Amino acid sequence: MKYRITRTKVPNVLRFMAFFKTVIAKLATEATSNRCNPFITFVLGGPGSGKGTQCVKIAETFRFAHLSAGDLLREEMSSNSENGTMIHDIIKDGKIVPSEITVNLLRKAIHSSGNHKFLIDGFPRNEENRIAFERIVGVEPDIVLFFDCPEEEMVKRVLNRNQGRVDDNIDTIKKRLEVFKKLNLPVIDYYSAKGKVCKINAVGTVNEVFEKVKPVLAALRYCEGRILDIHESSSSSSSSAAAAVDAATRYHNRTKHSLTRGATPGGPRGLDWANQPNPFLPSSPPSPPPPPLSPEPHDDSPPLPLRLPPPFLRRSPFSRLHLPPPLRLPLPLRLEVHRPLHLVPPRQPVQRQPSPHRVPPPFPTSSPLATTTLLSSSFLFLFFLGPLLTQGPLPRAPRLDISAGPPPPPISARRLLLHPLAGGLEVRRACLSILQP
Ligand SMILES: Nc1ncnc2c1ncn2[C@@H]1O[C@H](COP(=O)(O)OP(=O)(O)O)[C@@H](O)[C@H]1O
Ligand SMILES: O=c1ccn([C@@H]2O[C@H](COP(=O)(O)OP(=O)(O)O)[C@@H](O)[C@H]2O)c(=O)[nH]1
Repeated sequence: MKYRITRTKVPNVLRFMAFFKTVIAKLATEATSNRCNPFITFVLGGPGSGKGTQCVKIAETFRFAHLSAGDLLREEMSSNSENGTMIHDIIKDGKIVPSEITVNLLRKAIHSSGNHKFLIDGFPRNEENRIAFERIVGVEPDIVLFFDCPEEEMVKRVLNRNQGRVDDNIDTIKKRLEVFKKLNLPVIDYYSAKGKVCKINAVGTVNEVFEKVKPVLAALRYCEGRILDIHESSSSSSSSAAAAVDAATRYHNRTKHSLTRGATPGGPRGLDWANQPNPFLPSSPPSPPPPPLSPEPHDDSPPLPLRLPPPFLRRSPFSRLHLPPPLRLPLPLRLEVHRPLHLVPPRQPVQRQPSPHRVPPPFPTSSPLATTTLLSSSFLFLFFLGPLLTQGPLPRAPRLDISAGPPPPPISARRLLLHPLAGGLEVRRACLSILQP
């Protein structure tokens, strides 16, 4: 009997140990891949939309490595390689070079770069390119910047480009525009459906367009659970809010408030915000009331998505530690919940000077339905009201998309009236703004 017990128990223990080992190995692999995965930004847009020009500015300002698929192909073309003539003919004809060639050039460039943040300019041009990249490089883009530009403007810019390119002539441009509409737009649609596309209106001066790009990159400090060392290196463009965030980050890293080291018992990853001074209390003496918010220019472009990691949605109660780092800092946060019919009026902002840096996140209007409410001054609680408010269950992987950009225009009275009551409560938008201390 004794022998039997031992016989059955030992395999159980071994099985448990094997299971435990597998779990640990899996977690370790995930952690490593998270650390090593490059951060990929695909930069798309028609010929002459200004992809290359903006990439140079982004790379300079946010220290991304800029890999232009077109430039890599042109280098290959002029290096007398076996594919040189073929590439030349395809480019001259405005067609697309076989995926294998472009993806392998990109793969080599990614691997030989010391950087881990990439702007992949002018790629993927078609579905085959996209699939080949995912297969060969083994990663999907984290974000896709799409420079949207009217055709006449693109033609004008390409004809003025004057770089001696074999394809910058009116005949080839017409073909490239056709190829762009037929093959590249479906790729953009594919990533749009995945919530990865940031559409940028490419009309305006180079600097005006870059002003639209900057908040997108600045908002990427935290993405998909990875902390990106994204800091603006140009002093002219860094706003005081960004400087406040950086100063607070440095402070956190130096002190017991470090988000990665040191430990205050009780708190996840070292810090328990419940024990910290209430960051929402107005400072003494009280700061002056905020000036009225200046009207933002109306922008029809879709929201710029920044996907938050699952803990953002899953944990309840929801503490500041579950927010992306810029929002975790001891800066007052403003949370506004806007709902149709204003069943719950937006909360009054904390009496601090609002900074121009905003992260206004429209919730997906279809699903999941979630509402974030500021319940106490130091904790945010997240409730899922989906099952109560909708007929169907919550989707299996709930996601909250935060978008960076100007705040949405207010819902007009007409839209409020038209909003179907049958849909029940629907959280339209929530705005998280970082306010200056
Ligand atoms: N916002 C802009 N306004 C005017 N000209 C621009 C703008 N952005 C880029 N250009 C010019 O248009 C041409 C095409 O830009 P480029 O960045 O090479 O486009 P793409 O990489 O999308 O083909 C270049 O000569 C560039 O200097
Ligand atoms: O992934 C790519 C990128 C570029 N090209 C070819 O290179 C040309 C020039 O591309 P580039 O991005 O340099 O310029 P753009 O068309 O954006 O002005 C394209 O028309 C294609 O013929 C390609 O085949 N695959």
